[in-house]
Amino acid sequence: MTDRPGIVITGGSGRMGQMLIRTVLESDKARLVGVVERSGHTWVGQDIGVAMGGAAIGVNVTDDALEAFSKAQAVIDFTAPEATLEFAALAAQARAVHVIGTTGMSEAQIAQLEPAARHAAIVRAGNMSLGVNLLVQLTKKVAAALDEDFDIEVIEAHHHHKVDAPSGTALMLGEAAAEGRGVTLSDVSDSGRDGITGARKRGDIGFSAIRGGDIVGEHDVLFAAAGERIVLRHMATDRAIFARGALKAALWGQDKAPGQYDMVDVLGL
Ligand SMILES: NC(=O)C1=CN([C@@H]2O[C@H](COP(=O)(O)OP(=O)(O)OC[C@H]3O[C@@H](n4cnc5c(N)ncnc54)[C@H](OP(=O)(O)O)[C@@H]3O)[C@@H](O)[C@H]2O)C=CC1
Ligand SMILES: O=C(O)C1=N[C@H](C(=O)O)C[C@H](O)C1
Repeated sequence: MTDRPGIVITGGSGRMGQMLIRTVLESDKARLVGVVERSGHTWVGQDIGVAMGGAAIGVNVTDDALEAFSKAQAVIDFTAPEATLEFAALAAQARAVHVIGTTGMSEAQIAQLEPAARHAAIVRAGNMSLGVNLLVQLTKKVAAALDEDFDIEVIEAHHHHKVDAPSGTALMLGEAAAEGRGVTLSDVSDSGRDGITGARKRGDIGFSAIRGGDIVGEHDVLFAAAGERIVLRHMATDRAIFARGALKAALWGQDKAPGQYDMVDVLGL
């Protein structure tokens, strides 16, 4: 027997899924007890080590999420919004900590996590890295120190496979800027400018998205005024930073009461 928490990874064949599997396998604080993929995926039934091109490790990929979750203490889930909602209900049923890295969830979808959070701890963040979560704190501080003479723009760049915009991180940074300024983001958010948009509205928080190649994730928060600019920047060059943060969240969540948490809670920022 071991007291290392057992972890299940959902979306195991994905970019983050594979990174998470490697991170858990390399850790001496957790064990990989399951990998979930959707029904019909070619990896279902295969040993995950073999599916990833290596030696067998004795964990088969399954499409039965509830069965996998019932053997685990935590589920790490970087998939897609509809899948994450299903996994939240199942993780709650299994009383497993649910770490959610999935982005692109609507406000209505986020609200649907609440029933699950009554039964198990959920840790959700659009970015699980230490660096970005520090940048969120810095953004809040800088926005609080400056007035609306400084236009705030969040600029993000990601690989060409990314399906959602603005990125989850950009939204975290926008929320932090709005909070620092004492406004509600939805009242001042301006994204997707195209055509004759009119002049920029004072006090708006703008979002721009670049998609190309294999960019892992880059975020700038620009504070632009007459005669000067401040730029706060984070550049991710390796998805391991997100996986390490997610594993930290899964371990942190082990003794936490049911409820919703984020990486600021996990990192104590
Ligand atoms: N919070 C953070 O720190 C980070 C968050 N992310 C977010 O993580 C998510 C995944 O990113 P990434 O790994 O690049 O994406 P991928 O497309 O590479 O992987 C997504 C995985 O989820 C699976 N999946 C998608 N929909 C479903 C479904 N309905 N049911 C079951 N499985 C499903 C996919 O399976 P299939 O191939 O069969 O569709 C695939 O295995 C995104 O939302 C991204 O923004 C990414 C990096 C960091
Ligand atoms: O899809 C990605 O790749 C990433 N998604 C997250 C986001 O939407 O901010 C985090 C990171 O930037 C990579």
